[in-house]
Amino acid sequence: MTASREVSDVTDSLTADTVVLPPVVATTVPASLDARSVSAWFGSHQVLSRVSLTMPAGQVTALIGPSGCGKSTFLRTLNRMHELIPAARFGGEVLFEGEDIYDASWRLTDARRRIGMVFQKPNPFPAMSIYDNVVAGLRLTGTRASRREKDELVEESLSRAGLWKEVRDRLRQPGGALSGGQQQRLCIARALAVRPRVLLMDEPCSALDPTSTRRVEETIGELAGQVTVVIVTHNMQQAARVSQQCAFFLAEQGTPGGIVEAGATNDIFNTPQDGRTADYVAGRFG
Ligand SMILES: Nc1ncnc2c1ncn2[C@@H]1O[C@H](COP(=O)(O)OP(=O)(O)OP(=O)(O)O)[C@@H](O)[C@H]1O
Repeated sequence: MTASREVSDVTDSLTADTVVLPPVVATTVPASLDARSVSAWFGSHQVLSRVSLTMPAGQVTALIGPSGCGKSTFLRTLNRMHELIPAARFGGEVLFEGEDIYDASWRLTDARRRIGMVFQKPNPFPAMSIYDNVVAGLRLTGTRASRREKDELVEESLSRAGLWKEVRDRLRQPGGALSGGQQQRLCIARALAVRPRVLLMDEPCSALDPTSTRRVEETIGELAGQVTVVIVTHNMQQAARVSQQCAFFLAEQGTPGGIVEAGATNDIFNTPQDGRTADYVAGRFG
């Protein structure tokens, strides 16, 4: 799926609902996510079977595993992006601070606002100014804010994304004029503008050079504690550097994906309990 399609998927799916911006204090209160027995299908193809994972508030949880084992699909079930794909089905529960986001009392916009997402390729609106790119995060989730609130939010969000000092003097320049790494941090700022309590990141550095990757990793480190982060990565060193907890996914021949082992990142890398985890983290397959 292309990055621009992902953005229009989000826009197209929204209703005209308008919600009030949560108070600033929400920025400092990360939320826990608890996936319980999550299954997912594309048509008749089951890609996840009964996956359970607790993602503690304020921690970074890395999802690792070989290509095609369902990591991105699992990530997309965590803020109801999965259901945007035609013929996609979901089973199970995703508890946000104990409340099931699939419950009828939760609107799609509630899930998107509280649980933000950053994609693999930086996807700012290239012709839109840096300022408007950040503010676009509000529109994408139907959030209304005054001009003054927007000014404050732009500075707050760019600062949290580690970009403010680099762009404060050129907020009216197009987002597309930034480097790839800056564009990805702009997308992080756009996601942060609605003050989510969880941030999902789908291989956020795979399109970036090593220096930009390090900068985004620093940003993730700075966000930890303020927001719960769940990140899909193929880069084992990155998982080791940024996460406190790791979940190893695997889809064995013809079977849906599931978690082989999850736990403290240090344990997964140094004392894995399952031989398949040991082989994967040692680079023997995948
Ligand atoms: N939109 C879709 N329609 C149909 N099948 C899909 C779709 N997206 C993913 N799949 C299938 O679901 C399975 C899991 O894919 P997913 O992208 O979740 O795995 P992944 O572990 O994130 O892989 P990668 O590391 O390569 O991104 C794969 O068999 C994939 O082909």
